[in-house]
Amino acid sequence: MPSLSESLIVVPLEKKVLLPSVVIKVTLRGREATLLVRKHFKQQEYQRSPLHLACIPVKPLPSISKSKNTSSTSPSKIDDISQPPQEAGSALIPQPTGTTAVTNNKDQGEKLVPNQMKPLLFNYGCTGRIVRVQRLGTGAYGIFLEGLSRCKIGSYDQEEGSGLVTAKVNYVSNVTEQQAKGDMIKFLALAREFVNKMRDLQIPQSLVEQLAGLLDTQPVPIMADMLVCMIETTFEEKLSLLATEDVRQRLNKASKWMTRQLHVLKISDEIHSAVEGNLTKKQREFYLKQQLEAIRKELNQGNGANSGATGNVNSGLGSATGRGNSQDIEEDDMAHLNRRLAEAKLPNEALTVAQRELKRIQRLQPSSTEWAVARNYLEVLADLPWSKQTRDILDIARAKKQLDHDHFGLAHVKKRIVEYLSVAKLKGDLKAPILCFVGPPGVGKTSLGRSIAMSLGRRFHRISLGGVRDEADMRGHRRTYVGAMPGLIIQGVRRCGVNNPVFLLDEVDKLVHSSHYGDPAAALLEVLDPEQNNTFSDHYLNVPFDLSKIMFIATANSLDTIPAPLLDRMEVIQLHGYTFEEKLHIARTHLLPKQIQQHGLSPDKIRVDDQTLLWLAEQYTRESGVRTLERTIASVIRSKCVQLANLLEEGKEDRYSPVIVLKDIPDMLGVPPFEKETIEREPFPGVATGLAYSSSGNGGILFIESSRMPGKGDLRLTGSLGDVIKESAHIALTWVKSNAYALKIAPNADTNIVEKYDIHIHMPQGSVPKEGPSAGVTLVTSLVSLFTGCVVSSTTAMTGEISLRGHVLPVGGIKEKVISAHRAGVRKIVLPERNRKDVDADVPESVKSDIRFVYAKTIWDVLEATIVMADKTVWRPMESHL
Ligand SMILES: Nc1ncnc2c1ncn2[C@@H]1O[C@H](COP(=O)(O)OP(=O)(O)OP(=O)(O)O)[C@@H](O)[C@H]1O
Repeated sequence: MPSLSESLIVVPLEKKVLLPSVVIKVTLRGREATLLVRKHFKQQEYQRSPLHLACIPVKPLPSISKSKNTSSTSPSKIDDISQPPQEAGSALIPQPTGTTAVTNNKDQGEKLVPNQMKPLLFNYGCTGRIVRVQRLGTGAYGIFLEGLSRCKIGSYDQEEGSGLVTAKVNYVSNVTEQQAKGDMIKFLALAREFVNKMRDLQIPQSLVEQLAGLLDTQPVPIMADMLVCMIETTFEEKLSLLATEDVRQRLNKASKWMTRQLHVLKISDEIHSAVEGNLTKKQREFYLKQQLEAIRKELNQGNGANSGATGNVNSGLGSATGRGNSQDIEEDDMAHLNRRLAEAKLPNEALTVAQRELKRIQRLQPSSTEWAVARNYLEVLADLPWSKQTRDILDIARAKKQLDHDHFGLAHVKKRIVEYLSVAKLKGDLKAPILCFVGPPGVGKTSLGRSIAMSLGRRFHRISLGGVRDEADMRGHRRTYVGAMPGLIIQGVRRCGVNNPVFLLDEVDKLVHSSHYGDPAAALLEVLDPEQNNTFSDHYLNVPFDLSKIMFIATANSLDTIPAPLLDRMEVIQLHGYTFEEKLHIARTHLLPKQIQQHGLSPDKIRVDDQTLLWLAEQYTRESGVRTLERTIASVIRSKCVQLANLLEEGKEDRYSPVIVLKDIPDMLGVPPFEKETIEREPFPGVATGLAYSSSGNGGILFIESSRMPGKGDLRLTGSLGDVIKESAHIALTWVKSNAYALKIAPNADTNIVEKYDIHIHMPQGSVPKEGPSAGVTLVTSLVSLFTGCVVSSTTAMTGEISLRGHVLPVGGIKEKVISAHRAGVRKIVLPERNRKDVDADVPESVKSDIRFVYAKTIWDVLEATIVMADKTVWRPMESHL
């Protein structure tokens, strides 16, 4: 226990920052100041308004010094410090109650009254800022100070009411004069020699490294102060250094004592150990350990703040055991990281970077941001599966079984996957084109990816690209950014823990192409190119990572928004919407058993016939996929669950019937939301039914209504139409005007049929944007129907682009359009002749057998097939119009 004469006292500079009910007790612990804040004190209040204090060494006072040196009751542990001040021994207590500051020593019976204080205090001190307040025990807090500046005490004041003593100080600047430059260089050389000497002693290597690092970064006068604190000097020498305002003189003094210290070090090993055990080194360790503790807390590795803090503070007060433990923990941690890096079998380039970072991290302060950044980076390097992979199961029969088990139908997709696996089996690796499943929502694209991974025995990871707008999302941020992390790809690999998972790049068509943040699709180009992706560079990682073993599968709803270079790297596999029959099968074999299981029922508790399932699909869903159907089935099962639960409660379980029949459905789900509107609709002149294909991959039907009114031949278009569809409308009107005579609308070839009329074309569902040229034939049919007064059957639909000369050009999305028309109750479909092959190849037989297809080469063929003529006359176009 050091004597009072060697102690520091702390005097608040500004009384206003002291909270009224707070008593600050200065406990004398060598040359440190530990403040205990008793009573109710909120830690946050200190954090909000940092308390500035002056730490002022007390001048030697022989009588008290003597008494304290002999005191046997002096506490040495933090728990002891929380004892009342009287028991703690010498202390300066600013009392909030109005009593004056008192240093009370029970043993000696001596009391220091305020006017005795001034002679006790040294003229110079050090202002400190509270950097951390830590709870130490019941009602006690330890406050950790960071030295700010050397200061000279001007005068002391004592507050009347509270009795608190405050001091006015003048800050002593560290400004270096030109003449001091030479002394600084000399001192620096001496300091380096001293630090090198420390390496030979049993001082922790990390501490010496840190000190060496500080030599390069901290101003020389500050280093002089710091080193003098670490070497053996008398208290008087330290006071004299504190009181030396001139930088040159200070450096000279410091140099003198350091030379003396070096000399002493050289003399004997015993002195080495004396240096090793000196008190100031402990201070330094104490500080370092506080930082380590903070990091440990952040990493959630500590056992709690209290226990850790106590250990650290103890070590700061001289407990060798505490110091050893903390040091061990830090070393263990780094050793653990080192071992993980070694086990990760990094390739040469990454290994060099890791070694460099490891060296760097040892020189950094654990509390610094740089340390945390370097540490995170090393963690990522150690976590990445540079050489870890799963063994592929290339068993074709097993894969087939798995795919059939998971999905109904989709024969062409399964065939392609089996081909892919067969090639991989023969060739020995899976470097093959990237598959891209394209189709409407809910047709099983994502779940196919999962089945492929399962059949291969690989891990599966899904990356959702919808809305990704920043290249950095894909490639990561450079480490210089705050909160930088790797991109989605590297994060995925890290999460999988192996370097050969199946990666599903979901919704690749929903990537946002923004030039402002860089194009994320550009990063995908590298990822998906088998020639380049073995050296994929993530900005965060900054060393190449081999992605070539990963199997990439992409999914998209539409090909329109996928950039051409990206599309070029992928093999597109189209998945089409399901017919009602296909939905029935999927529901029967997959969705129903899955939902029964998910609701915790046994299979015998639900029995649904095919007719009911088909009714569910037809009346309650209007989608290409099966998601809504699955939800509908889940609703039905929930109703049965309620029934069963009620009966169980009443003890009448035997009255439960697992059978669900058609007539139960409206009670369970309400009235069907959809009906086959086309069949019910009355045909009307000017109205024709077209077929649409949305960008989400869904097909649908689309009505086109035309009307005429008195005017000057203007054409009005409404219903959220895009430019292309508007142009189609103009082409359609032009064609009808120019063929009015042939169409028997005009009495002779020169008549302008819209001379006294305006035409308005509207496509209902005005809020849904419509675009594309495929409504051309429907627009013409609608206009011809309007002018002739002949109607188009409500069960007839059509699609096709028209040219100005009346030719019908092919369009896309035939399967979806036909299936959705079938779903809507259409019985006759007019299609471009050149789309005949699509119907033959893609449209299921069950649909084909229900619908009459008419293939048109020209618009005349379309009109013949669609317009119901009152007088049954067949139009005969003039030769010149073909
Ligand atoms: N042919 C099928 N056989 C069995 N289940 C299917 C089939 N098609 C789809 N499903 C089921 O439908 C649900 C939705 O499928 P999934 O999530 O794969 O759709 P998706 O095509 O990826 O849709 P999105 O484009 O919206 O992501 C899943 O539960 C899936 O198992």
